Amino acid sequence: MTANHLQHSQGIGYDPEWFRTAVFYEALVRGFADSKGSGSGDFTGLIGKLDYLQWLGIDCLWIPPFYASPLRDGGYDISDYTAVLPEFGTLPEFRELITQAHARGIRILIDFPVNHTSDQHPWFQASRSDPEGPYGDFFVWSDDDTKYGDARIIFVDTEVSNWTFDPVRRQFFWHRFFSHQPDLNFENPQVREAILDVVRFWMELGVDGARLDAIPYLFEEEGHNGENHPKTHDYVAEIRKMVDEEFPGRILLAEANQMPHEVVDYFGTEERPECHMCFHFPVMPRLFRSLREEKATPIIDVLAETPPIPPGTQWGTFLRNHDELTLEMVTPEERSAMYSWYALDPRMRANVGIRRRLAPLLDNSRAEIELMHALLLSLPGSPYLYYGDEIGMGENIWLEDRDAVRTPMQWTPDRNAGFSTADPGKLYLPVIQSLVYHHNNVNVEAQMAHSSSLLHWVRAMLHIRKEHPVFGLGTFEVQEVDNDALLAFVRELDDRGEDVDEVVLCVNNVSSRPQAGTIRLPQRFAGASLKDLFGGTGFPTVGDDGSVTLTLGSRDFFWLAVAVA
Ligand SMILES: OC[C@H]1O[C@H](O[C@H]2O[C@H](CO)[C@@H](O)[C@H](O)[C@H]2O)[C@H](O)[C@@H](O)[C@@H]1O
Ligand SMILES: [Ca+2]
Repeated sequence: MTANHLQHSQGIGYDPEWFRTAVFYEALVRGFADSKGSGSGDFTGLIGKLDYLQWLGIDCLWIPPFYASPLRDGGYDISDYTAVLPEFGTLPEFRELITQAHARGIRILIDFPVNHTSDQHPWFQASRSDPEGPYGDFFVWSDDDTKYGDARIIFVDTEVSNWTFDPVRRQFFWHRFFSHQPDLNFENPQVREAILDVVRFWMELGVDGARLDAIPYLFEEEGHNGENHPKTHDYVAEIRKMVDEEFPGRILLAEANQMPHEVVDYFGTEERPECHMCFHFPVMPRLFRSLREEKATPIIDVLAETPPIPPGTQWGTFLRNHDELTLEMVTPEERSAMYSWYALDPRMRANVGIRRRLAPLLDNSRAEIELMHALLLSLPGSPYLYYGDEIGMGENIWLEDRDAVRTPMQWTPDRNAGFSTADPGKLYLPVIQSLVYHHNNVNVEAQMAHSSSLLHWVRAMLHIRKEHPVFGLGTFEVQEVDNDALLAFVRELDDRGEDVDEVVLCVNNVSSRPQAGTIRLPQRFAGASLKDLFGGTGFPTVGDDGSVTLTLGSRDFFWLAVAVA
């Protein structure tokens, strides 16, 4: 065991299942806190905010790319996989971030775009100028732009083809995303080895896991759509094998924006595991749809379509992140309904999705924001929060692309929202100026100062969730209700010999009106008493026939401890 391994396990303790009950928080280094007055956030600024994240109740910090990059795609265009972006700080400062986070019991999940590099990466520069050289075969080159025609274009707002002509090599190169992001050639064993070495590099430094960005797109083949190719799964399993052997306890998270039956393949099997976690993309838009249709059916249906996952794995769930609210995994009818509810202004749209933040999507309705968080925190999976959503930050649709949702974190009502001491004109993006979401109104300092703020509410919810491992580890069973505005489900954790067995009944009213409904629970719950998880208030006892009738206010929810008679 190396010094780094030892330090890692001492700081936060070895727990191979930590991610199954964790709460994750995504913070952009660039957007969180600027310690140097440069106008851009940095590692030292982020370190300075770890106490805040610990207070909030975060278990793991997900940091999107911070590597050397021309920043034409928010850092997902890497020009050196083992260097950090100088404006964010130095490698020792990054190491300090890990140390300081671990000291506070917070793990670090890094982001790892493996499918492609920046066109400024030396591998690509060498590949285009020296086709016969050591990097000549590192990218996907072709004499024409007709191959792999079954692969869809993902960034439809900017790209017209997945091929771009390179005037230096005088060939076309393949790219699933921006034309400045050439895809690596994973058929080349040297590429596969180089990427494994990069994962090793960061895990040696002590990070706790890696989000595998855009993972479905690694391999392409004629006649195949270039998504979820069997060779891609073989390679993910290879990465996992290396991690298990060399860095036990560290995790891999798949960012696979795919249908439920396809995304589960990224968990692999018990015999040949792939990722510990996968984002559940399809459930997210159904939460938003349920709210507007005022019916629980979209959520119930998508979860029914979700196959079981292997033991010891976990879904990653989210409401918002640094990208657009993606609508790739919904039907055309659902997509146009979502646009009509949530993106009436065309500037709110990006590619196949909506570039808005949580609070404005929900018209700043406190009841809707609370209900969506309650669902996120009680449905199966480990939740991922997006920085600023805990205080109800707004977006700026007049900025380009997904920058709309990447503006500086609002800490105080002061200049630059307390994010930076720089001249406001020097900020990497302007702070939000809109009437409702201006930092005069929406900031951490003010919300910390009053106990009924959204911030305090989110914090209280995270702490309740932490006290009840059933939300991370328990089974999930939808219950029959005679009112389709109500979503009722039972989370249940069997006695694992650790005195943690627990049953919780969650009832959610997705309608804008008060609703009553009779929930039909399994007969074994007949006569059970129900007690509110927050205040301990007693609720009606479950009847002898297993049914219980409850009334909920508009967008209300209950988390009820079930004590079997
Ligand atoms: O590196 C390219 C992109 O990779 C991720 O993309 C994902 O987001 C896309 C929407 O913005 C989505 O359509 C795609 O399926 C995903 O792989 C990353 O999160 C993006 O920020 C990045 O541009
Ligand atoms: Ca590829």
